[in-house]
Amino acid sequence: MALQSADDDDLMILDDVDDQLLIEICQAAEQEKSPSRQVLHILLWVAVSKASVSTSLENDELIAIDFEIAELDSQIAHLYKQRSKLEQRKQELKRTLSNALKSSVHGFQKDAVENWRRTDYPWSKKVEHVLNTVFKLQTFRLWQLETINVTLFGKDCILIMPTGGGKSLCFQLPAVVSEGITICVSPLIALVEDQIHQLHALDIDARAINSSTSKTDAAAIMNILNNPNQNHQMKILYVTPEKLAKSKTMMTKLQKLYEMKQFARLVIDEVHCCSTWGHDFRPDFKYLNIFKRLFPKLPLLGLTATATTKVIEDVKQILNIPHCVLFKAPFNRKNLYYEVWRKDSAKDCMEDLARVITQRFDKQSGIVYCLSQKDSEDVCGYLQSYGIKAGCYHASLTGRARTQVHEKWLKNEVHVICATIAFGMGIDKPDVRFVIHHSLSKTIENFYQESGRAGRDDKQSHCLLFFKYSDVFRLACMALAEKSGNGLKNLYSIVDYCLNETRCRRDCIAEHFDEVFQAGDCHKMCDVCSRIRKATKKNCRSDAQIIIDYLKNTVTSKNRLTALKLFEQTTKLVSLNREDHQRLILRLLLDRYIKEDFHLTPYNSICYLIPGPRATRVNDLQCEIYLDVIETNKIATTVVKETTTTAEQPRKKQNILTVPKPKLRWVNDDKKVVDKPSLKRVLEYDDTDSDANENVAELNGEKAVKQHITSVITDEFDELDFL
Ligand SMILES: Nc1ncnc2c1ncn2[C@@H]1O[C@H](COP(=O)(O)OP(=O)(O)OP(=O)(O)O)[C@@H](O)[C@H]1O
Repeated sequence: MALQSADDDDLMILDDVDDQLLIEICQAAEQEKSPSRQVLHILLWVAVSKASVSTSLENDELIAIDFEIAELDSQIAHLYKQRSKLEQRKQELKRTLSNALKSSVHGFQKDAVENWRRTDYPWSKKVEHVLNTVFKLQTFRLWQLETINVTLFGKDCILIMPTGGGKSLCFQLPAVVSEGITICVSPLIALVEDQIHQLHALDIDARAINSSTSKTDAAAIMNILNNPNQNHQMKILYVTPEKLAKSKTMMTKLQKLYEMKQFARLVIDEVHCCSTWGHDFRPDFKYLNIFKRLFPKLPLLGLTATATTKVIEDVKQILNIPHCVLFKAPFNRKNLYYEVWRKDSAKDCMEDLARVITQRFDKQSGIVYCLSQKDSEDVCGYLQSYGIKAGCYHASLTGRARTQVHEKWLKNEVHVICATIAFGMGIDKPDVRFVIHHSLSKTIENFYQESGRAGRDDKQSHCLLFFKYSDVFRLACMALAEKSGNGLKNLYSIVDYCLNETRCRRDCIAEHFDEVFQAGDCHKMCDVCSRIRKATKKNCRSDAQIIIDYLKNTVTSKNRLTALKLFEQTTKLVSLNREDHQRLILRLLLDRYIKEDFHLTPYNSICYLIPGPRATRVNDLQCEIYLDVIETNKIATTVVKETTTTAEQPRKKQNILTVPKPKLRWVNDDKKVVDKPSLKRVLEYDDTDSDANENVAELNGEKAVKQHITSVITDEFDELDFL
């Protein structure tokens, strides 16, 4: 570019004006006291042209970046598509592998299995005799004989059998048949007491050593362990993992027992607790890894009701039993009807709960599992106000109160037990017609185990889960402090199970346990399979974008959003109904478009929501975010026949509404009238009234945050029962 000077006698070429030239011009201007018009002109021109050059450079760069971002976005979209294809393929492969595994059990291992089924072992006659005369049973159930033979043979074994399948017999019978003492590691004192009680009734000498054992009893047990060859009858000694982990004396005694060939076998109940991948990892179980090293010839027998393939592989490695024999009973309980009811508020849930019990399960035996002790008391009170014979059970009640309510329930004087998870292990009532989860379980394993307490008599029974948005965040705060570090992952698996409306519930459970299940085999025994109007998958990308944009624009370091606030504040912006709106937020959370932002203080922990790592993806029109949607909530209410399964019934509002309003009579088990404020509290109980409550796990004391959370979990879940 050329510039004519003001005097028309000087021509400057400015195309290549660079900083150096500019400096020189400035210096020239400085030397002249009053710079000539020409110099000033040039300076001005250079400045303007420099500025415009630099602006256009930035503009260019901005455009280039935009292009680059767009390109990256499309690459990311492509990668996500590829990822979802791979996910699909992964599922297919998992199924194929699982099928192969199944056929290997029934093919390659078939001979081995047949072998373990034999009844001509040296011990077989005695086994049969003890079964009939001591245990007063006629035949073995699936995998019982095989497990007994394996352990009597001296091999290591893991048995996975659904709750109520009959695992106890698999070690109690060999304990009676074998010489020496069987040590059974069990984390649950209440269950151990129950088993000892039952064994004493069968005239089998079983004892326990744990924190509640008296000094005299402990001394007597130690004496037997000191002199194992002396005449004694003790066949089974129950110990807690902590006892083994912490007591050197105990280990020395076991060493002696082993050397004298009086250590019959080590049984590990709830063996999945060894693995951090399990739903219930307990650090003291890890200590059990030394047993195989210290006592290489000692047969190990691990028992569990629920464990995925990954957990079992981990357990084998931890316990040093890579070649153990594995028996796995099918997870499927054909007589159980699984269903999920979506609930908006706790109040709603209470009402429907009372109504469904009076309408469907009048005077029948059942369990309502609640998240906290307070919830179990509230629910119990509410049911009682409906005239339902309900009792409450949780770890803070006295042992006497618990036994009382349990016994009344066994005698059908109390129909419904409203309980925390403290109630369950060792519960052996055959005619439990329903198990209702008033709140979400922590994991699919827990849900499966708890709901599995229904229908032990093989008659049709119901497993109903109330799914509430707020429960997810209540549990998320607790899951955060799980020792295994897998708490949130496990929680989200069950949330996924609840969000599902298009796939057979059994199929979902089967996949979780790495089993293959043909949905047709469900025989309409879940709400999804029996639903007349099927749910469809709806792409909710635009609503997802609205929610995520709202989060992006609203969340700052000072302004945070809880899940409830996000829901409330976006209600008018999205096109979905309340339930689906909440479910979409959860879907986005599970798929990491949104993520949690936990804030821990010494007194509480709050789960806020913020955009997740995949948040920008919703801007891509190609992005697909699917939600299972049922078109109307009033589905098929008029079509369901009395004989059909009950999947549609929760939505029979008109039916439910015909039930009379609850009488406001409120008595607890001791016939004590509960104070009015608490009655009022329960009647007004609604999880929309405080978003803090929704997410806050109340803590006490001033210890470190983690410890506090752990203590909350201990309180909330009554893990005190686990010793
Ligand atoms: N072979 C059998 N024949 C008949 N009844 C049996 C047999 N084996 C076990 N049972 C009964 O089945 C019931 C459940 O057994 P058990 O308590 O051992 O189950 P479990 O698998 O340990 O369940 P959980 O996981 O809930 O503890 C008991 O009442 C037991 O007496």
